[in-house]
Amino acid sequence: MPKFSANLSLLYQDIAFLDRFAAAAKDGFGALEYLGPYTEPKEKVADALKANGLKQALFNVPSGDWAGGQRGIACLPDRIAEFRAGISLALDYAKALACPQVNVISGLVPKGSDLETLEKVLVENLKYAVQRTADAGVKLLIEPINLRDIPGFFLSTTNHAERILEKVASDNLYIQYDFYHMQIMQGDLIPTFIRLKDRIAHVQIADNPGRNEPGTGEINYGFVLSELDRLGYDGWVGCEYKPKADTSEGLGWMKPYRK
Ligand SMILES: O=C(O)[C@H](O)C(=O)CO
Ligand SMILES: [Mg+2]
Repeated sequence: MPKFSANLSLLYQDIAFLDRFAAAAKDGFGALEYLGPYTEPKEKVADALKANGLKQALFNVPSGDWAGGQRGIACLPDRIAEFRAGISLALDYAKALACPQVNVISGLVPKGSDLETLEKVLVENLKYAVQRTADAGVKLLIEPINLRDIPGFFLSTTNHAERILEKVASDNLYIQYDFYHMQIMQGDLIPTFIRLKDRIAHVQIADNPGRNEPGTGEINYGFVLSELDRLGYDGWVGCEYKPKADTSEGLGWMKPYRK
């Protein structure tokens, strides 16, 4: 049976961040994930998790000025010090929240930049980060993201992610496999999952087009979720979609998976 994690950066947007914890628990989620917990003191977030009987499934390492349009800094040559300082902050929160994994958002390709240089920066940053996270017992993840939603994103395919994994050469670096992004970029969702299964530490779901609830588009999530079970995936399934209307009312798709 899949275990679902509520992505609070897209679900329950009509209520305050910390109030989303109780709403997710009430709706049957067992864990939470989001872009970052950094606007709240870690103790407060830890208390809110505990009070609602929730686990922390994942969050991103600091990824630049998100509201200002930045989409990660890990490949940017002029942000290396900031990226590395962000790993310390992410690990502080991971420890306080007992979070077993953190995700790195690679960044946008700056106009006119040399892709090989960006790749080198990303690989060196990941080599640094993966050692720090391994020492702390936390997995490090990278996520390919589709180029329609984020034009110019540096890491957009699983082939590229595999190449980065090979270059970093650490058994603590994994892929975050977002079915929505990969449907847009590649299709062939389950065969790719099977091929990369041992290197995938977290999956996320949303339907296409629209990035709405499973069942609203072209992805057969009945099949996808039963395959995850059959293949022995025992991680969280991150519900990272934009609810068509009210989050709780739109959870009908989850009923067959609730005990
Ligand atoms: O948008 C996504 O798919 C991510 O998982 C994320 O954390 C930010 O882009
Ligand atoms: Mg995602």
